[in-house]
Amino acid sequence: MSLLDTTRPSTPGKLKQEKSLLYLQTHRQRSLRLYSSLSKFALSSFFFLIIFLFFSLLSSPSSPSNRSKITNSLPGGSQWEKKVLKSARPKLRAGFTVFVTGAAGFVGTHVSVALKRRGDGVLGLDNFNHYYDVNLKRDRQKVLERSGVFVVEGDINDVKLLQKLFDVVYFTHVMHLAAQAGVRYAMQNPKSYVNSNIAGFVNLLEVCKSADPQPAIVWASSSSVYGLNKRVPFSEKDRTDQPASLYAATKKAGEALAHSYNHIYGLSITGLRFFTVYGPWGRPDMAYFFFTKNILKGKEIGVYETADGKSVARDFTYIDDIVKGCLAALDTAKNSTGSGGKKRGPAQLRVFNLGNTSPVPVSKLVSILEKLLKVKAKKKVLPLPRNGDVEFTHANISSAQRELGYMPTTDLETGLKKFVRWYTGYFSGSKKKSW
Ligand SMILES: O=C(O)[C@H]1O[C@H](OP(=O)(O)OP(=O)(O)OC[C@H]2O[C@@H](n3ccc(=O)[nH]c3=O)[C@H](O)[C@@H]2O)[C@H](O)[C@@H](O)[C@@H]1O
Repeated sequence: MSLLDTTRPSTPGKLKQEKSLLYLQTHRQRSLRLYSSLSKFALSSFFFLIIFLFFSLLSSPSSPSNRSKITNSLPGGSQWEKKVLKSARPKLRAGFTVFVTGAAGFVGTHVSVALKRRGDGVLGLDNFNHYYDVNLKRDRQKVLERSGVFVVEGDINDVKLLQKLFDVVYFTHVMHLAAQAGVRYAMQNPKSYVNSNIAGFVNLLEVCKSADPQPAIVWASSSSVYGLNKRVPFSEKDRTDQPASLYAATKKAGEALAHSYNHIYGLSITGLRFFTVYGPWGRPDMAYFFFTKNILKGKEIGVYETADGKSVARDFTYIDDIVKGCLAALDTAKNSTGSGGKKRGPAQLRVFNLGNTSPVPVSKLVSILEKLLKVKAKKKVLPLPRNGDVEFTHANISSAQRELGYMPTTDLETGLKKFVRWYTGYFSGSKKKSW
C-alpha cells in the first residue's frame, strides 16, 4: 500500500481539502527551503564580498606599505609631520622658524626661498586656488621643494589645520602673504576678498595669539590703502580712510585688525604696504604680465589714462627689493609680549611703505616692453574705468629706510629685462633653468 493509500480520506470532499492542505504545506515547505537557501546564498555572498574587499584592500594598489605611506603623508600622519619638521628646522642655531602663508604665490615663493637660503627654517602654506593659472603655482612649488621648503596644501580659514601646524612646530615668526589679490577682480568676486583678507587673517591672528610663545607677525598690506589720497609721495602718516576699491578696503581692515590684536593680545605685528610688485614668477593678472603676453600675441592692450589726458602711473617695485624689505622686517621684529592669549606688556606695531619711490606712467611701461620684446604693441588708450583703480601711486620710503635699512636698487627697465628673460624662458619650456 502506497503512502497515498494510507492517507486516503474517508470522503472525497475531505480528500480535496486535505489534498489542498497537503499542497499548501508542501508549497510552504518548498518556499521555506527556497527562502532558507536564498538567505544562505545571500549570507555567504555577503561574507564572500567582505573577504574579497578585505583581500583587495590588502593587495595593490593600496598594499599595506602603500596604505600606511598614504595615511602617514596626510596631514597629521607621521611622514607628513617629519616633512613639516624638516622644512621648518633652521640650519643655524640663531635662525628663525618662519610660517609663510601664500608660499606658492609670487612674493611668497621669493621670500621663502630667500629665507631658506640664508639658513632659516620655513614652512609654507598655500591653498592653490584658481584665481590664476594653478600650473604656475605648482611650478613655483617645485622651485620651493628644490630649495627644501615644504608647502602644506590648505587654507588659512582651516582652524584645525593651523592649530595642528602650530602644535607640531614652534614658529618664531609668521610671514603672512596669503591673500585675495588684484584690484579689479574685487568687483566680480567680493566675497573672496572678505573670506581671505579679513576672515582668514582673523583666523590666523587667533591661532597666533593663543600660541605660547606667540610668534612675531609680518604681513602684506597694500599701497592701495592710500586710495584717493592726493598727498605725494604717500607717507605712512597720510590718511588711509578713502579706499577706492573693495580690495583696498579689506587691506585697510587688515591694518585695523592688526591694531586690535596688538592692543589686546600683545602680538608684535608689522604691515608692509607693497607698491605694484613685479618680476620673474609674477602674477598673470597684473598689467605688466598680461601686456607682455598680449604684445607677443599681437593682441590689443588697453592703456588707461586719467580724465585730464595723463597716463595713470605706478611706483612699480621689483621683487628682489621687496624680498629685502620683507627679510629686514622679520629681522627687526621684536618678540610678541603675550602668551596663551594673554597680553603681558605693550608690543611692537609697525607699518611701512615698500615702494620704489619713482612712479612710471603705464604708457612708459608699455614702451619699455616694446623695446625689450622687439614688438610694437597694439595700444588702445582708454579712460580709467571706475573699477577701483587709482590714478597714481608714489611711496615715501623714509620710514622703511630708517628702520629697516630698506633701499630699492632696481629701476623699471632693469627689472622688466629680468622679467622678460624669465617669461620667454618659462613659456618656451625651459622652466627649470629659469630660477
Ligand atoms: O600696489 C598694490 O598694492 C597693488 O598693486 C597691484 O595693483 P595695480 O597697481 O593696480 O597693478 P596692475 O593691475 O598691474 O596695474 C598696473 C597699472 O596698469 C593700469 N592698467 C591695468 C590694466 C589694464 O588693462 N590697463 C592699464 O592701463 C592700471 O590702471 C595700473 O595703473 C596688484 O595687483 C595688487 O594686488 C596690489 O596690492
